[in-house]
Amino acid sequence: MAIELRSLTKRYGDICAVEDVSLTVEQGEVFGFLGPNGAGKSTTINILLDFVRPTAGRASIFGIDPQEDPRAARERLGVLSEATGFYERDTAREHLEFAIAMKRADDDPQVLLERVGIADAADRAVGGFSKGMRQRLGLAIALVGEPDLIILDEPLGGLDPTGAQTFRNIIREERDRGAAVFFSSHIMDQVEAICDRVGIMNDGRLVAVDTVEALRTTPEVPFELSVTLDMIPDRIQDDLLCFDGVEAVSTSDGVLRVGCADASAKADVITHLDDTEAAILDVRTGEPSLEQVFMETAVEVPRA
Ligand SMILES: Nc1ncnc2c1ncn2[C@@H]1O[C@H](COP(=O)(O)OP(=O)(O)OP(=O)(O)O)[C@@H](O)[C@H]1O
Repeated sequence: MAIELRSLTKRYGDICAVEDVSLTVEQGEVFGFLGPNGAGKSTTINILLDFVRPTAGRASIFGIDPQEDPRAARERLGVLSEATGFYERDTAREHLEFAIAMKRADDDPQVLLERVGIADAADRAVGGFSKGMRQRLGLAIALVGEPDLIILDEPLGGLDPTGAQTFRNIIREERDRGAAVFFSSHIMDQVEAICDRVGIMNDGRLVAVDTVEALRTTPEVPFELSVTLDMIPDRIQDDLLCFDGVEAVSTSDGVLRVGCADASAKADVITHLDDTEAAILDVRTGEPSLEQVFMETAVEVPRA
């Protein structure tokens, strides 16, 4: 197991930044750690990095408690975090050479810089780097020594679309090499494409953990059914609104749009339409985005 969190809790005075979070991330898995600002993502990551000590519970990396043996934990890890600091006068290459020496690794700095797309700036001082270039250098540093676990705190922030694509490709390559990747984000649509599983944090609590696919099909998440008919039957809107799980009905240009609260409502709607005088020409289901799942989960879960 790459990461194990057991009933992890961190309080700052009255604020519970992380509340009773339990979670495992397996070797070779890409895990997206999602949630709005202030949800507790960075605090959880900082506990894994031993920058912050938990109030209760336990965190471990490959069975190592970072509090007990931070050095052993660090040896297995590559990290890009808010706390990744740079020496403004040193070049990108010098930063990498230092990171490689610290890890006693044998990477070629040039290869890493090429991978993250800043080889052209290898010999420039980091003081003149943009936010995106710093992110790229931070990722290159995180990749040093082929770590078994890569932890990335908001890696996609500050990147242009090409940069985000480069990061996603690298995350996939690292997973294919067998590494686990744990990364936080509050930008849902950047996460959907690359995660094996996601965990959603809200207000310090882990409110959902599953595959993106499974979260999309959670019964609570509303989705829209679009049915094209050769005619719109009389009173169909009122009829459908009587069904359990049907939340909204609208029509335009021969297409009936039905907002369903769950999957079973979908079958009821189709069966009913089939019994009317109208002929069904086409049926489409709008899959809920992870953003919708996130909003629903974040809004609906009551506070303990
Ligand atoms: N050192 C600290 N002292 C007091 N409160 C803190 C401290 N660090 C974090 N918090 C509080 O803990 C909560 C969780 O913060 P955290 O930074 O972990 O959230 P986050 O999900 O990473 O948010 P963001 O996406 O904005 O980085 C917030 O209410 C924050 O104000």
